[in-house]
Amino acid sequence: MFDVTRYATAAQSIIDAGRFLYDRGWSPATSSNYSARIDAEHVAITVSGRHKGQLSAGDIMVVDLNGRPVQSKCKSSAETLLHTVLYQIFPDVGVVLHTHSVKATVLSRLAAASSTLNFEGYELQKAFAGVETHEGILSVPVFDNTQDIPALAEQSKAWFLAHPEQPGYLIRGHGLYTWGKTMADCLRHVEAFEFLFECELETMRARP
Ligand SMILES: CSC[C@@H](O)[C@@H](O)C(=O)COP(=O)(O)O
Ligand SMILES: [Zn+2]
Repeated sequence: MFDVTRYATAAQSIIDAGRFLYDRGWSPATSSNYSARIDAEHVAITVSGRHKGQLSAGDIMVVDLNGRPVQSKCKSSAETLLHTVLYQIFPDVGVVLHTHSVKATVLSRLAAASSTLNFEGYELQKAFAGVETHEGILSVPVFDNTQDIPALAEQSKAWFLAHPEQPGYLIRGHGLYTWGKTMADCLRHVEAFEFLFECELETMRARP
């Protein structure tokens, strides 16, 4: 079983993140889903279909690392497996955030089929945990959108097992997944990705 105090802390961090991400326009309406690790076997995650800018305690539930509900009759996020697979493969991951911003959606639709977007030469790459120079390459795979979430979970698992240092991915026409050790780290990653996506779109506009 899980520690109730740790659950309450995780749930409150998700509620606060939802307000922030909704206010920035990155989680419109009932889009997006968020999770925070409680312990080695349990994760607090948003209930499916809830408005992410108006979350309260009843909109957060617990699942195990296989995505099965624990002590709840609610339906967890339709994309629960995209979260739990990351907690399974990366014991250090404490938070996963999925957002639906306009820029992530548009950039992912412009990317070529089966492509990876490479960001290099941006000072802001240093906002990602462990990155100390603009000279590295931040690689963001773009997976095709699908309603087959178990298949997408397997696809993302295989890619990130091969590229464990990369902090996120796009789903075409859909949105961003990113993660971090803490909520602060993960929110910083969302914000940094949004900046990089905007820079790429502006660069494309300037050089058609
Ligand atoms: C509003 S449609 C978006 C959903 O299909 C999905 O992509 C999403 O992000 C939210 O689903 P949810 O089941 O609430 O976690
Ligand atoms: Zn989504």
